[in-house]
Amino acid sequence: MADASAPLVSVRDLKVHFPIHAGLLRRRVGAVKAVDGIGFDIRPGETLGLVGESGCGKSTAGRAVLRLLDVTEGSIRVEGTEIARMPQGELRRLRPRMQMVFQDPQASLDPRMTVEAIIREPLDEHTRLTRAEKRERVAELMDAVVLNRGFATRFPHAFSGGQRQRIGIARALALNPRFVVCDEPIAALDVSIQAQVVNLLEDLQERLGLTYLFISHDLSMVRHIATRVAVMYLGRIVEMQAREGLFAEPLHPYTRALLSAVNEPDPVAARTRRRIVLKGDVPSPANPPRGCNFCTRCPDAMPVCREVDPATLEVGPGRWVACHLHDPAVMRGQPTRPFGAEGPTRRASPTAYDTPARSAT
Ligand SMILES: Nc1ncnc2c1ncn2[C@@H]1O[C@H](COP(=O)(O)OP(=O)(O)OP(=O)(O)O)[C@@H](O)[C@H]1O
Repeated sequence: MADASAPLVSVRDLKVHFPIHAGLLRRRVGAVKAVDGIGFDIRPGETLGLVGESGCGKSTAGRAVLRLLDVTEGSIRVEGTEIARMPQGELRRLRPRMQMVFQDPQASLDPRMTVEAIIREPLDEHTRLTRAEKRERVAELMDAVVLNRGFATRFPHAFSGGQRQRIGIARALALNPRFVVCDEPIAALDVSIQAQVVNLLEDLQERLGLTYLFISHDLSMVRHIATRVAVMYLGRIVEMQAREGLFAEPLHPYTRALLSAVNEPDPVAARTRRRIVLKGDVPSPANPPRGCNFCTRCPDAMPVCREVDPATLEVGPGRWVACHLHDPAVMRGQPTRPFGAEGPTRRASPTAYDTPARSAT
């Protein structure tokens, strides 16, 4: 029998490096390390929020997990199947199980196709349903995303941004996927309708048992929707915790800086909140700093931070934060070691990696 608590998606040591070519012969002279060794699990029905500043590698990670991009290294298992190096022909068979909702509904919908044709496209490609069955399925999907069935013959330009995103969501759900990557699904929408689309995504998750990777730079939205949160900086995950732990007691200096810039709904907490302004710019992913890649901007950085082996900082099962300042062994000047069963020194959170699906509301 399938283990209900087994991860639906399991990513290990994932790297996506884009080659940089130069010169007359277009020789390879380096690489943009957009994703540089990340790992996480997502359990069925769970939402993992992936946050970080623009350019930190969130979209590249999301696309790579669905194999919309080729990966440089690492493992991606979806429902137990290794897909990291699977040929496109074989991947096609798995496409119905994993889908993506894109940031810009305007750009992701073909303006020459009617809503019905857009939502029907995956059914045409992957199923042998009859015309009537497809029409019925499209109508069901329009109901599911709360779009009037009567709009099926209209074109995308006739809709508002929020309605266009609903069309994109209906298309993503056409083949009954289990796993959906939502890449900044509300970033291009008016603030007034962002909450409606997020509520719709939550509602669909509950009704259809969906599992989400929810990519966003908006921490307040992630706080609302995610069960667990992974924070990315310069191609790496620097911290991953259950949502409550991350927002109540962020461990990594980068997470603390990001959270210090978010509006605090609790007025008492807001009064004591100290804004942390990070110095300098984000380094180039083509030339990341030596040691801990946050050390050039970290308010807590120490000389040892330049020496640490980045591989020993990798966040993954049993390790919550990629900062050796939490590791007493390093601070005593001893060799680094990953956190073991004892967890981080400041706060052991055994549920951080093992949160059961949707226990938190
Ligand atoms: N095809 C590509 N070729 C070269 N570099 C790329 C490519 N795609 C992305 N990058 C670079 O990889 C890094 C990560 O980009 P990515 O779009 O994944 O970040 P992001 O966190 O999603 O940012 P945003 O929210 O602005 O989209 C950036 O430096 C970007 O310029």
